[in-house]
Amino acid sequence: MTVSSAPGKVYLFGEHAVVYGEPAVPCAIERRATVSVEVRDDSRVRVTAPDLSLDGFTVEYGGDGDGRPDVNVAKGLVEAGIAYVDAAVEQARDAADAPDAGFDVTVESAIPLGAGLGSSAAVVVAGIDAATRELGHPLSPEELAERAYRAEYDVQDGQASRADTFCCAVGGAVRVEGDDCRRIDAPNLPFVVGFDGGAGDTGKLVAGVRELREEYGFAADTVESIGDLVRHGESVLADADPAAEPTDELLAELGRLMDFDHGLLEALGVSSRTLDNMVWAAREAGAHGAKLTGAGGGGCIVALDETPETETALRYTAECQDVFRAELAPDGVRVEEE
Ligand SMILES: Nc1ncnc2c1ncn2[C@@H]1O[C@H](COP(=O)(O)OP(=O)(O)O)[C@@H](O)[C@H]1O
Ligand SMILES: C[C@@](O)(CCOP(=O)(O)O)CC(=O)O
Ligand SMILES: [Mg+2]
Repeated sequence: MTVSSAPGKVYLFGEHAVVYGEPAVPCAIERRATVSVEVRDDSRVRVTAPDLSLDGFTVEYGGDGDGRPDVNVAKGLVEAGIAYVDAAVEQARDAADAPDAGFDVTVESAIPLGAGLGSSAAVVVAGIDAATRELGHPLSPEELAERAYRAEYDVQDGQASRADTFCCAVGGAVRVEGDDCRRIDAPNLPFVVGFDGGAGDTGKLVAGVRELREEYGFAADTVESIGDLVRHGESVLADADPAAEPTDELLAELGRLMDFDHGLLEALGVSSRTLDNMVWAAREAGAHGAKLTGAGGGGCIVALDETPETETALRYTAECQDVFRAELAPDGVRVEEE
């Protein structure tokens, strides 16, 4: 059996616009998905995913059956739930040139699903890593990132960037622009995450932005403005000392950019009342800045605050179900057991 883990992420800025070739800066966080894979002696795939909101089900599919999971819930729900694990298995088989390989897969994750913290990328990266190692064909973090990107691209109907998958494969803070992906030096920023207990559908939200952008020149300009904002943010980060505690000036400037980014994302229709309420609670508590993270629609916000004020305020905010500090994760994908 091989067990691999990979971190979730928050976006400092740049989500959505990154899908259209603008730069983005996601940061890996210390909340991980762990995937255990054991090769079977037939070509079936058995997936155990207790965190899926289908009440902890176990499915078995592939091989001689009709190819569909044998589980007693609506087909659409199952397909949405297993799509990423399925895509990871296909990528691993392809990478190892073992199209008939079967696996027992168990997914356990501390990253809420569909909440903008990149649970899909973490599951796909850790899954491909564990499965390819099991097949004796380990991949480099960069190869893994590329395979995981292809998996997300397929599941999201051709609407995905490399940002989540690269960040979670290599860890730390990264910048992604098209197929140019690299790690960057960044100080340890005081991220606070608020979670409304809900989720957004990444594919649908991305499709909504795409339609707006095609219909209105000013929506296309909004996407470009996010890119300009990210470029400005990168120059601010480049001037900071990554080894030192972040200065007040740095936090104030990054926070202002986060606020601005949230406004632009809101204009693109991907925020929600609960996300907005959490953003405002954080700002009123004195956070340097706050924004939604990831696809939006529901899920998480990220704020910058080195004091306990934002955490306390979010704890007393009706819309907020969970709040935690998110430390930057220096490690990307990691083998836990081989
Ligand atoms: N713990 C898990 N077990 C099984 N599948 C998971 C798990 N976490 C995430 N996934 C997969 O990722 C999907 C959520 O990804 P997505 O909508 O992109 O949201 P996000 O990446 O923001 O969390 C789930 O529907 C599921 O297919
Ligand atoms: C909206 C987007 O920029 C980020 C999606 O992040 P998440 O899956 O919501 O964690 C889509 C993408 O980059 O593929
Ligand atoms: Mg995702």
